[in-house]
Amino acid sequence: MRVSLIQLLVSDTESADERRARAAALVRGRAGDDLVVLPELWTTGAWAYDDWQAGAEPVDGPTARAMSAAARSAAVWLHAGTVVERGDDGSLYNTALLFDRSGALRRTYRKIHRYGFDTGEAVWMAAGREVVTIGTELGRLGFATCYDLRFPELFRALVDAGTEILVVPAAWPARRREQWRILVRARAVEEQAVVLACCASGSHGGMEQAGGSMAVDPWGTVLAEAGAGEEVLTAEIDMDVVAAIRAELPVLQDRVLSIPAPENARSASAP
Ligand SMILES: O=C(O)CCC(=O)C(=O)O
Repeated sequence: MRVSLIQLLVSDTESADERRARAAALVRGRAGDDLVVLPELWTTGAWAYDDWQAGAEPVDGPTARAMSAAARSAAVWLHAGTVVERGDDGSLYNTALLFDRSGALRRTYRKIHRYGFDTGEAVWMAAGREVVTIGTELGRLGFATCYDLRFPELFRALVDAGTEILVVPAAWPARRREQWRILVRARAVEEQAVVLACCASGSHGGMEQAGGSMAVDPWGTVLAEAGAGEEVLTAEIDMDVVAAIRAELPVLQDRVLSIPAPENARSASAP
């Protein structure tokens, strides 16, 4: 399987329309790949909170239309990163869009863990509630977005649902680049899965994003890793490695699901 991670530059100086056109052209240029991935919130920018209301769109909005056409033109599976979705309930969601080779929208995933503590997503967006996977001829894809990387229980749920390829769009901050590298590889090793982690590059909204997109195999081997700037990172992935490592090191079978919680777990009065 050949994959490309489009590590798009997201800056304050380019409009969402301009970036959408540029991203579509980059996707169209990936004919011959099997799967192409874009970063998190690359239309509005993940750190430009003030633009989210104006830039919000439904799942069949301008980004979806442009990405559907680009996926069809290149005949690739396209994980188009995430958009600020305005849901039917009026809430905003950080929503991933997956298109098949014909350009059909096959899955959406609303980010479950919202980043920001007392600002950003945590304040302005609603949380997704659904663990999402999809079977494809490439293998079963599982969805997670950026901050989700810090929550291994989501990844275990994805693997319990049969995931072999974890796709993680992100807009990770540059100053935590080493944490990104560790977490991406850790998820690959512990879930014995391929991880395709596509981060935005450049600065906007006062935040420098990490770049450093990675394709990692289930051994934790980094098959390809981007630098800090805009780049199309391409990797050849041998999907047989997933079944091979799960047979050779069957750690997922050794889980103990009945470990009792300590008596003082989460107790406010615990010393
Ligand atoms: O967890 C982090 O350090 C960054 C998360 C983040 O930037 C995001 O989810 O948008």
